[in-house]
Amino acid sequence: MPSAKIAPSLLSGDFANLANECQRMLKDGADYLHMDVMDGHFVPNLTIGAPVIKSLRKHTDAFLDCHLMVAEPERWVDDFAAAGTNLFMFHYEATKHHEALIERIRNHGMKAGIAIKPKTPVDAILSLAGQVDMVLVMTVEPGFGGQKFMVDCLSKVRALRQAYPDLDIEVDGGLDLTNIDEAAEAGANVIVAGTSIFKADKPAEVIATFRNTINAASA
Ligand SMILES: O=C(CO)[C@@H](O)[C@H](O)COP(=O)(O)O
Ligand SMILES: [Fe+2]
Repeated sequence: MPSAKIAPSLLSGDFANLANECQRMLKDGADYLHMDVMDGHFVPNLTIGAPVIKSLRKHTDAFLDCHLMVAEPERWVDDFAAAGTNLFMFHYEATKHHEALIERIRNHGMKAGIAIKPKTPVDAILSLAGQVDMVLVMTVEPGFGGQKFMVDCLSKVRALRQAYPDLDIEVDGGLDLTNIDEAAEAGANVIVAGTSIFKADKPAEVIATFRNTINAASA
């Protein structure tokens, strides 16, 4: 499987100090910055939109992994592309026009990703997964940080890894040092974590352990 990429979720950071929080995570070894975009409709929470990504882009060249938990993701492709998004990750459940959206995202110069919620079966995206740059298997119900990891979701990671040995497969929600082994064994290689990184005394050590665990599993 592809090498490990660790993506701290800035949802657990200090939003009033976002650029510094991003710099701190990069210094601690982050590969990507995971930005959770929530609209209060697709999920029962509100966070940030394209204007914040645009402002942040002036402070960093880092890879911005934007997780759009929004209804009608099509509405936001132009704005997120113009803001400097690297990866536009939309939810399977939020649209009926998956292939058209993937093409539109790519035409705007971004990488495309598709995410599924815990109750969505993997069969829904098994063929679409071959058309995107990354899939995201949620391991909590989207909407909030700090929730409990749902181990059952890893069967979907296993099925995707078996079908796509070279695909970037991301997991998001409740990842920490107690479950990273299982996630690695299932075949996940892109790890999103908010609470377990930001609340750690030494975030760099948590990021390094995540990376080593994933890379050891793929060796
Ligand atoms: O997308 C989401 C939540 O909807 C996540 O990215 C969380 O923000 C991850 O936070 P932890 O579960 O690691 O605290
Ligand atoms: Fe997320």
